[in-house]
Amino acid sequence: MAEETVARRTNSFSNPPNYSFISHRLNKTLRDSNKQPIVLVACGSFSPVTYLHLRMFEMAKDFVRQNTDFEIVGGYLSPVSDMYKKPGLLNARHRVNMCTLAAEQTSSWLMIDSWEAFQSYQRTAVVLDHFDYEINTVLGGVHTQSGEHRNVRVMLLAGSDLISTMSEPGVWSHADLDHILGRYGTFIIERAGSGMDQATDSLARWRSNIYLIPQLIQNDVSSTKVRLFLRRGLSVKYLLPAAVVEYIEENNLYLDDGPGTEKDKGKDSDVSGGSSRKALQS
Ligand SMILES: Nc1ncnc2c1ncn2[C@@H]1O[C@H](COP(=O)(O)OP(=O)(O)OP(=O)(O)O)[C@@H](O)[C@H]1O
Ligand SMILES: O=C(O)c1ccc[n+]([C@@H]2O[C@H](COP(=O)([O-])O)[C@@H](O)[C@H]2O)c1
Repeated sequence: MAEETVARRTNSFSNPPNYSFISHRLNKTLRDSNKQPIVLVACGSFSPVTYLHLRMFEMAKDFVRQNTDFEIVGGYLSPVSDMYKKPGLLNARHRVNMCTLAAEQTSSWLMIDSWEAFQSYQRTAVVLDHFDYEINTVLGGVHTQSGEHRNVRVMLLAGSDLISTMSEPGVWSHADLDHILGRYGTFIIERAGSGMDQATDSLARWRSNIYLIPQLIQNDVSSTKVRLFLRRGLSVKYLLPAAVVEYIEENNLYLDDGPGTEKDKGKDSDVSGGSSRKALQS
């Protein structure tokens, strides 16, 4: 293991108050001892979480089963910290609640980790290190049916729009890209409007750790569009899990044009589905 990683592990993990790592749906026994256990981690705003976010995990599951020697033992959504300051980012408590409702009510294997949500902004490389630490160091990894220990490989699950930002100057550090793609690896879900080739051209040196998953049913639901619909009083039913729609209604979320919303940034009429990422605050 790289010394840099050890340094991160021992020095940089500060947990939010009352935090504990959730692992109730982690499969601790590998079904097939010939396979490498992996955990999928999707980092993002999830403001709000949509069926497309959840669907990414199902697509990855099918892809993994059909094309790889991996076995998925768990899947996590990791909502970003409020300090990310992206337009339309609702406070972390609501985003975590909505993701939790979505996972608990629509899935048998997805979990929400609130470690990055409830503290200062954490880079994705550090978030993946945190998962690696919790799953392999604290929980001790997983076991085969005959009791052999196996370390779990943490892998990033992302849409092609997010991965294409990895080629944009000033957004990700080279060391972090090397850490994320070299040490962990990623599954990339094709996203309408963001080409896969364009997303990965400059990441060729890590090609063997990058798995591209085509979108077989075109669907460009985005959180931006959902927020826009809500502000205009339009229905978002069947775009999000019913429990999330109810939560949004009960808490009167996404109704106003408060500071930091798309309108302020000139994005109110933008329903193209793209994300507006900038170099980050740490
Ligand atoms: N329709 C989609 N197809 C493929 N990937 C998606 C889709 N929607 C979201 N993702 C991916 O999910 C992750 C988290 O996304 P995020 O929370 O930014 O959602 P978003 O819909 O892009 O949000 P926003 O519209 O607020 O920018 C990212 O990796 C993103 O690429
Ligand atoms: O670690 C980085 O340098 C980095 C640079 C750009 C984006 N990210 C992460 O990518 C995610 C982007 O989410 P979103 O909503 O902008 O699609 C979010 O979890 C960010 O923390 C991370």
